[in-house]
Amino acid sequence: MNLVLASSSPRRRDLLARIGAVPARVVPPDIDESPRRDEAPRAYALRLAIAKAQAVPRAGDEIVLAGDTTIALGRRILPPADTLDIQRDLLGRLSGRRHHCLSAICVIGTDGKARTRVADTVVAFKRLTPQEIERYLDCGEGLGKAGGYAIQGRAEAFVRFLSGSHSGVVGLPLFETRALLESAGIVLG
Ligand SMILES: Cc1cn([C@H]2C[C@H](O)[C@@H](COP(=O)(O)OP(=O)(O)OP(=O)(O)O)O2)c(=O)[nH]c1=O
Repeated sequence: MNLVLASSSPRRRDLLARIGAVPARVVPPDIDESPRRDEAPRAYALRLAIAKAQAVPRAGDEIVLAGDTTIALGRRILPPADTLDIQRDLLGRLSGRRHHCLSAICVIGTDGKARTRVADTVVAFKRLTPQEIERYLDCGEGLGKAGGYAIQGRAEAFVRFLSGSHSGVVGLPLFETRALLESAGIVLG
């Protein structure tokens, strides 16, 4: 398989493996992830997925896949939880509310064409007490991640309701990924 995964995220590699896609190369893309002024969350996630896929040099017979997971509260793009203070603030904002997780993917085929999809998932968190937030910060999960939580761990128990793509929230929407890889000529089992 001449698949190149343009990602530094081990979760994206693991999710891909679940649909039987094992990349020949995994290359971390080096791009500027700052949102533009007034950029809408969906447009931002899409732009980043495309930029990540384009950032990786591709041989003529290679197919590149990249993704971006962005958490949005209304029209606001939430930052990644780079520090504990940011993570505490993010969890406080998500507490008791619904947010959107925009998980965009981009596949560049051997024809050089970029194809994209976005999985838009609504996630509703239970109301979190300050103690629950502190205990979650102590467990170390969610630090560095979009929105400050990782649904594949303890935060799954904060999720009262989810509509959309669970794998998209983790980092790679598998329904959309399979469809794009197949349209680029990769046959999956
Ligand atoms: C919301 C959420 C995000 N995340 C992760 C997925 C992504 O890796 C990360 C979002 O940041 P991204 O910028 O999408 O990805 P990344 O910087 O980790 O990797 P890449 O090199 O491919 O750009 O947060 C979870 O693991 N679980 C979750 O529940």
